[in-house]
Amino acid sequence: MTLVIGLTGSIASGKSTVSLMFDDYNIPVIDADKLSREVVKPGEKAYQEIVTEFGETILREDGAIDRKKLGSIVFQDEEKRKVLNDIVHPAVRQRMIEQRDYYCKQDIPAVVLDIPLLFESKLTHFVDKTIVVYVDEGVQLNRLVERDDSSREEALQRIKAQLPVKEKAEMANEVIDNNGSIQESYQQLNAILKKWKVIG
Ligand SMILES: CC(C)(COP(=O)(O)OP(=O)(O)OC[C@H]1O[C@@H](n2cnc3c(N)ncnc32)[C@H](O)[C@@H]1O)[C@@H](O)C(=O)NCCC(=O)NCCS
Ligand SMILES: Nc1ncnc2c1ncn2[C@@H]1O[C@H](COP(=O)(O)OP(=O)(O)OP(=O)(O)O)[C@@H](O)[C@H]1O
Repeated sequence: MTLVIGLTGSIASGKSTVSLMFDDYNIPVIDADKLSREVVKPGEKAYQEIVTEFGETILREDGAIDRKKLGSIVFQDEEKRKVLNDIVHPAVRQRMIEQRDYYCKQDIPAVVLDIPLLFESKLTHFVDKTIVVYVDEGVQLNRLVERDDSSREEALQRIKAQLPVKEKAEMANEVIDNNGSIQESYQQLNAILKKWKVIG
């Protein structure tokens, strides 16, 4: 039986950093952010729907969606964010399930679904166990500002578009405290995988 692990957290809490660690255990990771980029490429159904809803001003010169522009619209307007989510999420979900089932058929020890909005979108039934990558709010804000070179105001808007990471941690089966070093987080992940008997 393949254990399906749901990996989540809040923006810039360290999901991508932790998801890279699964490589060392040969555990595949299905990345919802990556899929959400694929399903909005020119020619895809979701691309057309986004252009119809948001207009051609959100396109780059080459016709692709300008993610920065679209982000600056939807992260300051909950209704518009919902419109975008309703277009993108079904396509992402379908691809995630296809990939999850493909790995489960191979009967490997585990597969990870890295889904930022796992709890908000009520997708926990897609997975067997959940891990939340947690950081304190101050650390989260600093790392987000630094990584995206954004203003504190912009960063706060993005953080507020999700459930507080503290609430997510309370709902998780396991929590990785990523306030410390990456090495410390690695050790926490190792302990969780041992506990779940994914590794020996
Ligand atoms: C708004 C968009 C264009 C901004 O693109 P950008 O390349 O700047 O950011 P990216 O997609 O890499 O997302 C970065 C992070 O923002 C957060 N985030 C993204 N979308 C959302 C959302 N709709 N609600 C809350 N948080 C979100 C997540 O933590 C994500 O990890 C893009 O995020 C998008 O299309 N979002 C809608 C689809 C979605 O919900 N994706 C996230 C999981 S499927
Ligand atoms: N333990 C750590 N110590 C120092 N910096 C870290 C640590 N973990 C992550 N970071 C840095 O913090 C930033 C956010 O981490 P990461 O991109 O992994 O978060 P994320 O949860 O995947 O974000 P998003 O929701 O935007 O996809 C990155 O610049 C990353 O390099």
